[in-house]
Amino acid sequence: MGLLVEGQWQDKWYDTESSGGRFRRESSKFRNWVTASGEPGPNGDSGFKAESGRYHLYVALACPWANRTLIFRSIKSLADVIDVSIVHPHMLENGWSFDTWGPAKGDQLFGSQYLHEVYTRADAQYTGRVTVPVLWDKQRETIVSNESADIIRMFNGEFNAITGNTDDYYPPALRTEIDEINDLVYHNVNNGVYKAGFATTQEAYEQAFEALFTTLDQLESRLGAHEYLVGNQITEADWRLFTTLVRFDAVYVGHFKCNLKRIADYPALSRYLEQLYFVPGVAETVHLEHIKQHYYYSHKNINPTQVVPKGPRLPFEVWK
Ligand SMILES: N[C@@H](CCC(=O)N[C@@H](CS)C(=O)NCC(=O)O)C(=O)O
Repeated sequence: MGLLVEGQWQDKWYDTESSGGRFRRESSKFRNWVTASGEPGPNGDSGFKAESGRYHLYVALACPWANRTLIFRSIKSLADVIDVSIVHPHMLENGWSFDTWGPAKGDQLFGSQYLHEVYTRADAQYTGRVTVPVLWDKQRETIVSNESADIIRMFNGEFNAITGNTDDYYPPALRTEIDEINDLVYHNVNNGVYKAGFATTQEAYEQAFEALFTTLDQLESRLGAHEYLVGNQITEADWRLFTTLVRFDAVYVGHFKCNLKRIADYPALSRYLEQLYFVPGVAETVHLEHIKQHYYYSHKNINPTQVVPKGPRLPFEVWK
């Protein structure tokens, strides 16, 4: 675990000392957009036109943020348009590596040893954390974006003319409500589990814990009355919640001490999780072995023995 400082790798855990034991997520640095026409998106440079075969996605199967992008790649028929490299689940002294293990088959573009090499290829002086997902442009030889929230919007709308898939998970009529629920879910659930797990003071942990379970209770009542979070259709808001829910009982309950309840104890959230999991193309993006290996083995300050639990048996997964 570490970061790049002016292009040099440094092995460092998150700094929580300056924030009263609270984990603060760094904002993403590459924020360009692929657009259908190549014109600029909401921010960043122009010139990233949607084209088949031009872009490459770097992901960790373990990572909930990267999982979003894999889901959109799948449900938006982009598998033949955007190819993928999967990192090894263990993120250790050198950060994400391209060691091979199961579906992790190395860096398909450059044969790099570590993901930080991909970042310095884009910017030799890069300073910041080296995170997945990364959307790489083979033509301009740079990173388009390392922000999953933006990447899923690009996948949702910008490649439609190439794929013919016009399903819309961010329809104009529902955007305000989607943005509102995304905000709540991001702070208290998606990032909330990390705030609880990475907290280094009791107070910071309890604050995150309270906010997390208050929000899960709210979502439980909402999903008791409605099939999906917004409108009568699956939207981006559902996929953003899904990637945290699918990891929750396997990892966050134990490893991150989010243990007031399991998702299995919430009937509506359980029904919803299972329903989303079985949407065609989605289960293939969820790899519980990579997920458990990553969290329990990589965070040595939380789990010094690096022993990875065998369970639990999850209802939505066919036990292997
Ligand atoms: N804002 C980013 C966050 C991505 C992120 O934090 N990914 C984690 C893996 S789950 C990572 O690569 N962390 C490495 C680090 O922080 O050094 C996004 O949503 O794309």
